Amino acid sequence: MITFDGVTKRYADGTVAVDGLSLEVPTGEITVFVGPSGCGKTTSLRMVNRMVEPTGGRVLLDGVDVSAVDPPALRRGIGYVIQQAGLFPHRTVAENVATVPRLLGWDRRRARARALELLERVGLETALADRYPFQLSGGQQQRVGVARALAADPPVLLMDEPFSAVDPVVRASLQQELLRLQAELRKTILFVTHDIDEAITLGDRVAVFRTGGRLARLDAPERLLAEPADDFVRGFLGRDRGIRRLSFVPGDTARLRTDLTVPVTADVAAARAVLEGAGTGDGDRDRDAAGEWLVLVDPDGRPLGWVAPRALPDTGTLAEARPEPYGTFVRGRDPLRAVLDAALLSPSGGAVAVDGSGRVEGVVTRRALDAALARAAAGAGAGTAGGAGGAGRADASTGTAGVPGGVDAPGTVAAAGEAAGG
Ligand SMILES: Nc1ncnc2c1ncn2[C@@H]1O[C@H](COP(=O)(O)OP(=O)(O)OP(=O)(O)O)[C@@H](O)[C@H]1O
Repeated sequence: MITFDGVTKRYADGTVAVDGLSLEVPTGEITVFVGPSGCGKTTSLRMVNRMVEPTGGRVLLDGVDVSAVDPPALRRGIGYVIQQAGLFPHRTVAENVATVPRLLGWDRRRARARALELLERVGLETALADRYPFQLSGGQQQRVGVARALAADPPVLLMDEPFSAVDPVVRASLQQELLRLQAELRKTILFVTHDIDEAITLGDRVAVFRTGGRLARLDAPERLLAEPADDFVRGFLGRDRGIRRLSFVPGDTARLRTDLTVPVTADVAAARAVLEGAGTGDGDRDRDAAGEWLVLVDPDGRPLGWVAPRALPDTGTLAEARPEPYGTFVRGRDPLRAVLDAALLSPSGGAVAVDGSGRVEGVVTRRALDAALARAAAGAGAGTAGGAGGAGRADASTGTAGVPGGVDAPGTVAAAGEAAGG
């Protein structure tokens, strides 16, 4: 654990970069420092490995004041990754990664073996080992930077805007890669960024700094989004706060209907029966299938598209129908944000739920989605964002042990779906 205990940094010219910072960076978690330019994030991070010395307060590593530890010894236990990777340009990729092991006295062969192992770990081909940094893309260089920081297996990683110099697509993949690595390695990570989306994606906890080096808020990202605490934090979180929050609400909170899935081989008459039959019964409006779109599935149970009731062929089988494009989400994995996204991509306004192998499990209708969104919003008001089940990290493919919206299969259709799935 890293502890900031009333830490202040006043530079020689009088600039107060960090002002009375007290917080803990728990062991095995990712804590993100985020805030506007110049708010003291980098200065705070560098006080951990003594690249900057505080002018007040203490920084402790597992209870030991770092000012009492010799900097080289301190830094051996702390990996450090910076923007644009900071690789040594005249050393090969493998030599860059092996830097710390070599400093620790490992022989060349062992250090190289470790370097190759780490390259694979961060998703790079070992064929790149003998290239020089300028022969790599920006994203590859960042991966090498992460591999180098991990080389001596330090318990602590300091990451200062490590992904900010690469394009958004590469950046997103580096973020997911870091989460994957962290799930295995459980390092204590202090990560600095000025990008709130990155902070929310990566952080177990997010510390929002305000200008002048003061801590505005420290909390789990889902709680931060639900209750920003003040106007500064709210402003920093931006206008998409409500949408972002849905990344922390399990997709399973939306009720699933298994009765609206029909195999492409079925008769049109059977499809009409589905629409009519499912609407009768207990009078539950939510079960009313009349007017609902159907999802056609191939004999393997994979989605072919939506068909509106009015677009059903007059006779014959559904093979005559023209299915329209659809959006899917993976049930049990994706958050409500993905359900909303899938619905926005579908002409029906509903989302197609698939399993991990892409087979249809059912649909979330527009009405069911509306209800789930309303519940999520009510959860925010009650201060229980993420309490809707705590889907875990934004975007992460963690399971959703949350409160499920239930499965609703009132009739004939489940059988049709199963037939298709079989
Ligand atoms: N060596 C220095 N001497 C004087 N002032 C400094 C020094 N280093 C940083 N500062 C100032 O301290 C403040 C905090 O800087 P710091 O780099 O920690 O901010 P930051 O939040 O990491 O910013 P950014 O997101 O732009 O990197 C800024 O006002 C900066 O100008």
